Amino acid sequence: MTETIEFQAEARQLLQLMIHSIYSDKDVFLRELISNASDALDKLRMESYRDKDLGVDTSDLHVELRTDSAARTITIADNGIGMSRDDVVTLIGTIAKSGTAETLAKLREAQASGSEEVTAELIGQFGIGFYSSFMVADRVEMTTRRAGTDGGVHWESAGEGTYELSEVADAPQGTSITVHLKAEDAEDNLHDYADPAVVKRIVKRYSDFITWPILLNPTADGAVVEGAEEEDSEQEASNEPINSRKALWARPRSEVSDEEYAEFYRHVSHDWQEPLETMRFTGEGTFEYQALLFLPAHAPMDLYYRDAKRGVQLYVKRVFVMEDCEALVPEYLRFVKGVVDAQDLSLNVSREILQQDRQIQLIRKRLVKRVLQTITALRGEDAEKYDTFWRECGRALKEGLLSDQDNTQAILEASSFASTHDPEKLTTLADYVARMPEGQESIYYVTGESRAAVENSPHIEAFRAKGYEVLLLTDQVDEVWVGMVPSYGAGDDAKPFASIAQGDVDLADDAEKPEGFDDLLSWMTTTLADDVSEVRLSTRLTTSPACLVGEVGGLPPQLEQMMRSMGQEIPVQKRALELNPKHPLVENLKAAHEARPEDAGVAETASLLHDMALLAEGGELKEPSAFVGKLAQRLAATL
Ligand SMILES: Nc1ncnc2c1ncn2[C@@H]1O[C@H](COP(=O)(O)OP(=O)(O)OP(=O)(O)O)[C@@H](O)[C@H]1O
Repeated sequence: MTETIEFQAEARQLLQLMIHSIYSDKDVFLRELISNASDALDKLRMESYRDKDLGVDTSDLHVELRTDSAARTITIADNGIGMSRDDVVTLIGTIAKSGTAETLAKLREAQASGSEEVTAELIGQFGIGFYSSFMVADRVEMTTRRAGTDGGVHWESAGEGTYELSEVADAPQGTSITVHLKAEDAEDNLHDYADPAVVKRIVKRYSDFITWPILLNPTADGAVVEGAEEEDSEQEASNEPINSRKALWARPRSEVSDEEYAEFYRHVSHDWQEPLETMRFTGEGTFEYQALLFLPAHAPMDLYYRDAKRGVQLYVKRVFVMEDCEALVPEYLRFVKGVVDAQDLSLNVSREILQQDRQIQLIRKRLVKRVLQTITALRGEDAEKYDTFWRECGRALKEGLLSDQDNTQAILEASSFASTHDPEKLTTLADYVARMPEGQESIYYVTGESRAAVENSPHIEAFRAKGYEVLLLTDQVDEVWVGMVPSYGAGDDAKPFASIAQGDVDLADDAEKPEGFDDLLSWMTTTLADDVSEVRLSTRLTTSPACLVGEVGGLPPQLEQMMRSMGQEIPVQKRALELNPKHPLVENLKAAHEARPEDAGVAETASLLHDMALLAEGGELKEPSAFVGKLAQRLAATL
């Protein structure tokens, strides 16, 4: 029986984009299908280790490519894990990736405006796998059987909204995908993928490092196949793999080209672009291991989603053990992609055991150090690359300030911050400290929603006037880490972080305090008791009349709001209202209060002063209409 099933809406849109793709490098469809086949073989081997009853033969795992120039097809077959009917429906018929809708919308826009560069970049970030076959096909067929089960499924689609599913009684284990090729079109970079020479060239270029044998048009008896390249004697025995199968991380560094690293990166990351930076290191002695890691050139699509994957795969003696190995990489470095190959682990080690394993813990420590060093070094070696990294992944890195106490200083060192020193360029903390004038003891910062909002916050005025630089922290994660990290630097050189919107600061040059305000302050403290903890004089204001100041270590208002919106019960945090004694409004308020202590209009002005301070820092009024009412009243009184 054949069923016709609709693709999920996102999947349908993506397929349309593939069919009409202006992505110029069509060859990559083969890389994607081989990559999937290789993953399927990895998975089968692991599953057969874990489940001794699976009862599958794993002695001859490989990928087979079969070309048929008469029928104009290429078939990519593996005898790996395969898929059940339900797997096919969910894995192939839908896309369940975080961020899909956003990326699709951008893709459609780019494609509509004919912007090839943007399209390529977005497709690259998306890492479209199986669907890329529709760049070169007018129809794709797939037969698959899940290892250890009977009965397979046949899937077929022209990519136009629906696909057909039917049962197959005698499907071989694994997956076989037959791509019915569109006509060759050299202008569109659509090559003849039914030509073995073309296929061999592509495999060499993109999939050489795949550890499983890739066979091209093999025969049951290993005889010479027509169509295989005659001049290449190695190829005459067609059952010889066409890939060299060498693990890059086991080859001497000097022998691996950048292009090979880039291809391997694409395989492990599902990214289509080049990595930003490649890292290799090894551990010798009792715990022998090799690591080959990459920094991406753009944030993985799911980087800021809850279910983001970590990108490091664990191998044991060249054998793939697991992807997304959380024991090896802390969450905040989830953008790092690559492979760690350890020598002395059991192949069927579980995720739980890995968390406890001393060798893994040591590798993880080393990996974190190495990644942080690489990022820090990048800034000096290639500022543009560093900036790209920081723009794409910096927010994730800063999450480490919340969770990785051992590396706090190294993370701060690798980070960059906006500051009042430069309207655009970010600064390092080391540079900030080097610029600190005599007398400045702390690293000052302000947190808020955007640069524009915090730059204009009243709190900043006197710091500017005094020539004290202020860090402008506008990422959500900033609100949290500043509450947890007390200082930057080590030992006697450590400089504490201090919020310009919290605590008492004394920026007055002449310690002489303005006098005669006591009455006003205690009266206002009582009048505004519902909203503020106290009213006091300020030295941090030069042009604004007033500002609100939290307690040191208190929750910043933005964070308070964020936690409330997530449903957390937070007790109301009252802040102090600081007044600028030199401001005419404050001076006049003092005089008015002295002259007419009972006047309701004076109390209204006092309350307006509080509301204005809240507005000036970008805060939200509890009752905007009450504010407008009071304001209208006061304005009317002046006319
Ligand atoms: N040859 C295969 N054997 C078994 N399962 C496969 C095979 N090809 C694809 N799949 C399954 O279908 C899923 C979707 O494949 P697809 O190529 O669309 O995306 P992907 O490889 O998971 O991710 P990406 O889009 O990042 O490349 C795979 O994750 C895998 O579970």
